[in-house]
Amino acid sequence: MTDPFPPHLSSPLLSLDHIRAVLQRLEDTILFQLIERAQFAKNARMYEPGAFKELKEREQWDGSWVEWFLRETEAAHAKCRRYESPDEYPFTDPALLPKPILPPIEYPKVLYERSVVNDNKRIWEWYRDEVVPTITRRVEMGDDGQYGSAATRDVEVLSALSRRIHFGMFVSESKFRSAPASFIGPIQSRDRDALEALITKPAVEAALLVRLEGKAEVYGQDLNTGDESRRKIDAKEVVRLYREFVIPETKVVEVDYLLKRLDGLSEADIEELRQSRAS
Ligand SMILES: O=C(O)C(=O)C[C@]1(C(=O)O)C=C[C@@H](O)C=C1
Repeated sequence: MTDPFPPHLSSPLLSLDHIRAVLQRLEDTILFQLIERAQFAKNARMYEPGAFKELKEREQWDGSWVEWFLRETEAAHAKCRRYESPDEYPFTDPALLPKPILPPIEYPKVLYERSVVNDNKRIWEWYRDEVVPTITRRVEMGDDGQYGSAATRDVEVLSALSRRIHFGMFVSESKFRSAPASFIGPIQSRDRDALEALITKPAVEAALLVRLEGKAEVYGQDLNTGDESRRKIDAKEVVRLYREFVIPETKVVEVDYLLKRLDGLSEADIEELRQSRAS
């Protein structure tokens, strides 16, 4: 099998400038969605499987309230072919989702299909266990009963985080195509550390965290009163969430993607890739 997306077929979608512009815009989306969720209480029972007996009785659903709401939302989005798009992945098991009603769109083939990863299980667990308790700490009540409003925000934050983290695949494809020869050895020897070193750009990460803190300081203030005690979100916490999970997890996706980047290619195909130059 020949690599269907050889490096000489460069796509503007794979320019690092374009990809980083998308990641930057997603910072705003994620920040606004986090602020939206942070106005409601933690509502721990929303995340406990079986805590809503109505779901068991009326929907035959054993999972949590938020997972059920994800499935309901994602079912509508699946009908609109959202998950046909190479940058959108559902949290719900695709086997439980309906088929699109709209006819398929021909997306430009930029990712190597055998390499695509779905990291949503890890994103969900981290969001439930780390993000929700962190951003709702300012709300005095532990449970405000706003299960519909809070779950609506959860679904929005989760889908923005998922899109951001899965964008790591585009970053990887771009980096791989710009220098296949440097990646082939570590891919073949399954060397995660070497691959991580190749994709890591400390200056980009540092600039991101500074920019993000600035945005969170500005967007999170209460402009109506100027009262610091009424901040909507703690900027340092947002930075910590990015530093400790969002960026590292994007890199996990990048490395997982790369590890499968040569699957199905013959020795001759790989040799051709090794010899190829970035366009
Ligand atoms: O911009 C890149 O080059 C990326 O790989 C993305 C990203 C990020 O998650 O923001 C991840 C790893 C790099 O060290 C820098 C930034």
